[in-house]
Amino acid sequence: MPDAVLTLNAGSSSLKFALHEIAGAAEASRAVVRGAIEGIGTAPHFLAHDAAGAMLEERRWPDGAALPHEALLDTLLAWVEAHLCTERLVAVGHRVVHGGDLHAGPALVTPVVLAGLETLSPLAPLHQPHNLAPMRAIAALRPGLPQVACFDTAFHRTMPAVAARLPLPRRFAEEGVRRYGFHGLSYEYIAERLREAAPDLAAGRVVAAHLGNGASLCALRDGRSLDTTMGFTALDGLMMGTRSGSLDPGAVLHLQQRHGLSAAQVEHLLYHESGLRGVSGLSGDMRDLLASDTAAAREAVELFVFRLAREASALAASLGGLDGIVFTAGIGEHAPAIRAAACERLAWLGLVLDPAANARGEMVISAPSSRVRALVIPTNEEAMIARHTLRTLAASRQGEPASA
Ligand SMILES: Nc1ncnc2c1ncn2[C@@H]1O[C@H](COP(=O)(O)OP(=O)(O)O)[C@@H](O)[C@H]1O
Ligand SMILES: CC(=O)OP(=O)(O)O
Ligand SMILES: [Mg+2]
Repeated sequence: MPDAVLTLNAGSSSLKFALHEIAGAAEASRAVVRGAIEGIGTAPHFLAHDAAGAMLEERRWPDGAALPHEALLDTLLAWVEAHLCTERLVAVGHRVVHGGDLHAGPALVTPVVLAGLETLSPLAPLHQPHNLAPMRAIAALRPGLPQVACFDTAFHRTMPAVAARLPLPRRFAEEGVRRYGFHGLSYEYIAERLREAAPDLAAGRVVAAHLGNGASLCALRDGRSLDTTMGFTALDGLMMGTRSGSLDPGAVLHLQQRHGLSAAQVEHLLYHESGLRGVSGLSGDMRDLLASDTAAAREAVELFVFRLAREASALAASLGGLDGIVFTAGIGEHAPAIRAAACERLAWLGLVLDPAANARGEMVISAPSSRVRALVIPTNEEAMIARHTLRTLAASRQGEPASA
């Protein structure tokens, strides 16, 4: 049985994993099992498939909205241990949302690296603790097994200084208070797929829209990040399932001063109770809102689309124009109504949708006459994690740092 790499990707509403068998060449691997526990915080649902698409596991937790990430992680790791011949694992690769100024590329997990990443948990409270918990669990179960941390922030290291700076007094920038950007593994994967599918477009000015429970946009020029909507934390930019996105900082001061909210209460409000959930008063899951006919649900969807088009237009300005837009992640891949409404608001940039192609979920959803092309490309953060993990492992065996 070939050697394999396990990848773990803890998002804000999901725990995704894949088993990649190593396929000859140093970094090449193919996913033989993919699975996820999705709907964490609403209706957890565990699904796993083999490479041929056959279902290996399905489990639901009725009334599981309050089940914490940690309990679901234990379930996931127990399933992996029981079903995936883990004795052939050569490494485990983890998505880690925040690398801060500490990491510009993937890193072997050591106690020192782990301690550094823990200091960043307050900057990514919905993710970082869930990214680090499996490292500790696996280190206890399999102490000799190499683990590699792959960062969401690393891909955005190509942003020019002007895009990374926050307009605060300089001393804060010196201590790392700057824009980092997230969803980098997803954007790296999208840039690569785009290079294969449409090389002329990949060389141009492209906005990639990662619309999941967490949502952001990235301005890509020749496959490199020039700007992105998330910043110092994954709270910035687009409104999301439960996160506010960009907000007038004066509103935050008002919440503290007029409503007497503590820092912890403001944090909870902005990360857990805002965004689609807050505006709809119903749910942070776009599926629930699209299925609802309440005025508040419709308003939440309208605001999401309004802000999406506004942020995409801002990134078009960062790029000096727009040649294409790529939709990806949960909403981007599966919600044609949101794509259509966003494209309609971007018509002024020369984007003309092909409604039938959009409804069918084809890769190219813009009309042949459209000046700006629109595409749907399913993301695969796990594939990037597997690649970075194997590269980092090979470099560590040769005693070299892995290049990102
Ligand atoms: N068919 C669909 N229609 C609309 N939204 C969907 C659909 N499928 C998934 N989603 C949205 O995608 C989100 C999950 O996206 P995903 O990228 O997996 O999330 P995460 O941010 O946890 O990685 C869900 O919260 C849901 O809002
Ligand atoms: C950074 C972030 O928001 O990630 P996710 O969309 O996976 O929650
Ligand atoms: Mg995600």
